[in-house]
Amino acid sequence: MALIDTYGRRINYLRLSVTDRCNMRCCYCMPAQGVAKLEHKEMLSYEELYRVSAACVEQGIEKIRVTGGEPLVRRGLVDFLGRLSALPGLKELVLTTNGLLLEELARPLKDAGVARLNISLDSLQPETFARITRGADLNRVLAGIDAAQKAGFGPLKINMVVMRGVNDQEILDFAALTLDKPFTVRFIEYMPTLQDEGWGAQSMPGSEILAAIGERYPLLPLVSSEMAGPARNYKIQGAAGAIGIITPVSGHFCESCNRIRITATGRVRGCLFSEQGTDLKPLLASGDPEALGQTLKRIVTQKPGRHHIAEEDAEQAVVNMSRIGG
Ligand SMILES: Nc1nc2c(ncn2[C@@H]2O[C@H](COP(=O)(O)OP(=O)(O)OP(=O)(O)O)[C@@H](O)[C@H]2O)c(=O)[nH]1
Ligand SMILES: C[S@@+](CC[C@H](N)C(=O)[O-])C[C@H]1O[C@@H](n2cnc3c(N)ncnc32)[C@H](O)[C@@H]1O
Ligand code: SF4
Ligand code: SF4
Repeated sequence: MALIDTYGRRINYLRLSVTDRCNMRCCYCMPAQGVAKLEHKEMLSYEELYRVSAACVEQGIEKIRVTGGEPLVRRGLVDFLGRLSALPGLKELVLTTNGLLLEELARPLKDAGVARLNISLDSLQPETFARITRGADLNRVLAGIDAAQKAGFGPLKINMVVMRGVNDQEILDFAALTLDKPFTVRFIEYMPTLQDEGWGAQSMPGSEILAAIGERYPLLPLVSSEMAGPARNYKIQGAAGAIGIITPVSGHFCESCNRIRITATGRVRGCLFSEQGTDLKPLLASGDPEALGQTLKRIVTQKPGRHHIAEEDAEQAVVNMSRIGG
């Protein structure tokens, strides 16, 4: 079965948020005081997450990215992933993490069948890193990346959200990581999810990031695979790894959007920036797989063509990234 939306886009990628909790408080994702935590009973249980994933796969989802909050803080995750990776019809189980708990969990994640990891890392300077994450320890993330490589994950994707005046002076250091390591380093435009004043001045366009790298290194464009996410990929000539640019603000990639999202509370959402969504909990409680499938189809039908975050008069509500899963 295939899920095709009204714009002819084939939806085969589910971003599944398993928790709203996080062991960091990144300045671009959460307000300084953090966000109100969900009560445990508000979150989908693993059994519900499994049933909902199975319904998605039945409708045509082929790739599931587990996210959060920080997915690795939820207890029992590895066992859940082991079950999920064996779901018939699922082609790829992947995970996005801040890396803080990877040193302990990289090997179990690999054994559970997680195919690839995307790791968020916004600075290679301990103080800048602690400032961005409001207190996290860079060395733990670096140890986590090391453990992931040793566990056999590869190629690792490293996500850097670029913020002018905060970490943009490290763009070349991040690009240089790809010279002798098989990492794909992805530079991401800072999105106005918190609706913070001055976001526009901080968000650096992908073209500027690319130009800065191109001035220092010769870059070759790469072709993306069918199930790929939104990055445009390049390679520094002769480098072991690759470079990706993700431009949700300056050059949205909505026309090739292939995804839906399910939040930790069980709301299915057609678009990161659309508040329209449906609570799947009552459907899960009714135990009617048919109704679940119909609802997923309807969400895909209602999926908006694109976001409007970069338009001056756009009325955009605050997007709770840690609840939705980015
Ligand atoms: N606007 C927008 N941003 C997205 C979307 N999906 C991912 N992002 C952002 O892109 C960045 C990277 O996300 P990842 O979790 O690594 O997922 P991905 O880029 O789909 O990963 P791959 O499947 O490995 O290509 C994050 O900052 C996300 O918030 C999307 O559908 N729309
Ligand atoms: C919400 S996090 C969840 C997974 C995990 N905690 C992590 O940080 O990798 C998923 C992704 O969203 C990105 N993100 C969050 N807020 C963002 C923003 N305002 N602009 C761009 N990317 C953002 C993060 O950098 C991360 O790569
Ligand atoms: S959910 Fe991810 S991006 Fe958001 S605060 Fe946590 S680690 Fe940072
Ligand atoms: S903003 Fe919405 S439509 Fe555009 S790529 Fe993201 S989820 Fe898809």
